[in-house]
Amino acid sequence: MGETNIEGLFAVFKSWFVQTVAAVGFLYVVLKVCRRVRQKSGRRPPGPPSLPLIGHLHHLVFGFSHTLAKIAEKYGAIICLDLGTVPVVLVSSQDMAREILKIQDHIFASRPKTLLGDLGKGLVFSPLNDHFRLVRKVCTTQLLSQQRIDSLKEMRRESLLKTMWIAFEEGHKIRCINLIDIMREMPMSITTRMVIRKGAGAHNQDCIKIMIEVTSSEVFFLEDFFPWLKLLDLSGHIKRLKMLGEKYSDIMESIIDNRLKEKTNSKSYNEEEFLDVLLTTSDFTRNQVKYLILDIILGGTNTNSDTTVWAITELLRHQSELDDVIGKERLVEEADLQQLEYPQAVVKETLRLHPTVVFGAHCPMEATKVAGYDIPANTRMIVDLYAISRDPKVWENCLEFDPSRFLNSPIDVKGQHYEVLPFSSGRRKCPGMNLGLLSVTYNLAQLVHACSITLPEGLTHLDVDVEEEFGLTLARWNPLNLLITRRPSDVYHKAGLNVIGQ
Ligand code: HEM
Repeated sequence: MGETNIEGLFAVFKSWFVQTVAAVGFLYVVLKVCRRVRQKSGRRPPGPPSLPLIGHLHHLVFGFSHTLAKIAEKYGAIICLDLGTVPVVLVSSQDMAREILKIQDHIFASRPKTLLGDLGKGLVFSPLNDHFRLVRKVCTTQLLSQQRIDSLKEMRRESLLKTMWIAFEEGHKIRCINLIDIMREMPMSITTRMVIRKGAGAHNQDCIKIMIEVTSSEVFFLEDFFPWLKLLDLSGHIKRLKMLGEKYSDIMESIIDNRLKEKTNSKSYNEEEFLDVLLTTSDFTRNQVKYLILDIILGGTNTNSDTTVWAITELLRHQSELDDVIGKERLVEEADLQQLEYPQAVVKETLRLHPTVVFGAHCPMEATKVAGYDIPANTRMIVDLYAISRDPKVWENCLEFDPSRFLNSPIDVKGQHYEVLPFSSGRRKCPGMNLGLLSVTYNLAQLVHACSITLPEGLTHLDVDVEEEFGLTLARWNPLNLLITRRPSDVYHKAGLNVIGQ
């Protein structure tokens, strides 16, 4: 009886095994044929030899930006990699970036379809169409206009000082604090308040929780490279993203309903809120409003905090000169920043060496050519912003943190100089660039100037590492534990603030 069972099982296993091998073999042949046909249909950018089935996916397993740099060194500034069954063209020089983001921007400004993109029906993942144009216009003229940025100055100041106070409380007890933790919370709540409204209370908190879940989500899904895997959802990613989307959607429904009730009932209703602007723009559906808000909060959060943390990381590894520039008699205010060339140079150099958005993901609307190579419509194009700003052919001592490169230099990071593109360029350039630059420079100048920041006892600047973690943004891999205390100074009183540890 037992033997019969084992034989039965063995027979089942054998037939399953044979079927699987046959299916994999068949798939391999089909993919090879497809690839031949594709290659015959045009001149494809070069790339290293690929493996059966997975193509070049193995190159992305460990520290892939460095692997990509090595591939580009050998094959050139435009390469094609087969990630699973999906060909991806990667460009990594300033000339290629100019070609994609300026000369052919009208063709390349669309987005490829990805799993994460299914979450967003707002701006970030929108293809290049009339809806995209309208959303961009509303964002740049309403939400992220200079006037609105200025009007929220006090909120940014209040939030930063509150964050510093949390650090001072710990510092007063001689306890270190992980800078990443406190910096991440701040822009998340500022951007949420900026788009949804100060005082939406519990709903804001729920919204923030979802955002944290989304930002800590993976960005590389096997299903993006083997689209047929979507049918099976073996990893459970599709189900999880769907659930996250539904949770977020429910919270936003309540926020929008409350807002509309206020509109009919209350005198306190204020049309100035961004949510109101969107709700009164008849061209948007509720879903579009919800997902645009998601994009803005996601776009404005980790980019901001991670850049600030990288800047502090680099300053800890080098001598800070801020005191000489600002003086010690008062707190830094946003109005000072224009005159503070050194902090601005520190931020630019940080964005060059640690661009928090590593890749610009684009997609041509029609077939075209780049550097003589054929690029079929809908090809996934990646502009490697990280590699471009570390290009040794362009930047002397490219891996060295040296803010003086940007002192008295015409080179800026705002998308006009293709050798450093932390906000990208063209139609898909970051719409939050001005707010991002202002917030990071202000955070940095204030932290360095008003706080005494030291490493935990026993550590020196040589212990500060720059290990990176690639996720939605390029973050520090390790925590940055620091002892942050207030400076022995009366600047806090002068600024009208009560201070811990007096
Ligand atoms: C240091 C801060 C920031 C950096 C380094 C940064 C960088 C970038 C980059 C490189 C892109 C992609 C461009 C491309 O695909 O070619 C982008 C897109 C975007 N960013 Fe930012 N960003 C920052 C801050 C912000 C802020 C503060 C907001 C909003 C409050 C924001 C909202 C967005 C949005 C909505 C997009 C998508 C635009 C589109 O697809 O058309 N970002 N950002």
